[in-house]
Amino acid sequence: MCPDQTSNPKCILLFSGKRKSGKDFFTDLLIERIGHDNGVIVKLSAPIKSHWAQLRGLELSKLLDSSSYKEKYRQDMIIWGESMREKDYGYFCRHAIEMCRATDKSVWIVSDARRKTDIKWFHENYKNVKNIRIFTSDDVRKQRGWTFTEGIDDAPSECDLDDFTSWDFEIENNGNTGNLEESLNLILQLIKQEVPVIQGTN
Ligand SMILES: Nc1ncnc2c1ncn2[C@@H]1O[C@H](COP(=O)(O)OP(=O)(O)OP(=O)(O)O)[C@@H](O)[C@H]1O
Repeated sequence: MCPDQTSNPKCILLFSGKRKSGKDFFTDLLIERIGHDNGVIVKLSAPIKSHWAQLRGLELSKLLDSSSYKEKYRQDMIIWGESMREKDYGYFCRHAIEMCRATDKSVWIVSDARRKTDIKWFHENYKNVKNIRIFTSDDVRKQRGWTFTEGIDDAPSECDLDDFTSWDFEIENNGNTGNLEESLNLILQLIKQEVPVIQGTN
């Protein structure tokens, strides 16, 4: 498809990382720097969570934030999501874009790419797509509340990108604020090259 990219989006950042690596944490910092007028966070898990919230009468906002609420339902959501992806790997990508009205914004920050096919879909359909991986040690993830859970941590939704190597950026998020700030600045520089209107932000 690759639409004319004088229109939105001008730049897409696809973030991935293991559970509790800090994807939400980092992308929340990034959107604050870019400004909500310029960018939007696209959550590929949003359509799954929205479906689940409706089906089970759950609170969507609590499923979407970084609280532990979502952990109770993660496995069921993974299984349902899996069956949908098998039929159409772009299904959640398209729905997530629609849900947050992303076409109004220049910079799309996809905070939860989990599959090679997520990455494939964005590259097939848009230009200026960057693949970004957040790396965090298991010890630090444990400190953030992660415990290895069968059916989740050994499932494709968590492991499919383990052997993917085509990262444009690799971010270490082991709690060193200096490293994180440096990564934020590098990514902001990249965005500013593509979207000059963001020049003024820092
Ligand atoms: N650099 C950091 N400094 C302090 N706290 C952090 C840092 N990175 C992440 N955290 C905290 O660790 C927890 C997990 O981070 P976050 O929710 O962003 O991970 P995630 O990769 O989005 O996880 P999941 O895949 O489970 O949704 C959150 O409470 C977050 O605030």
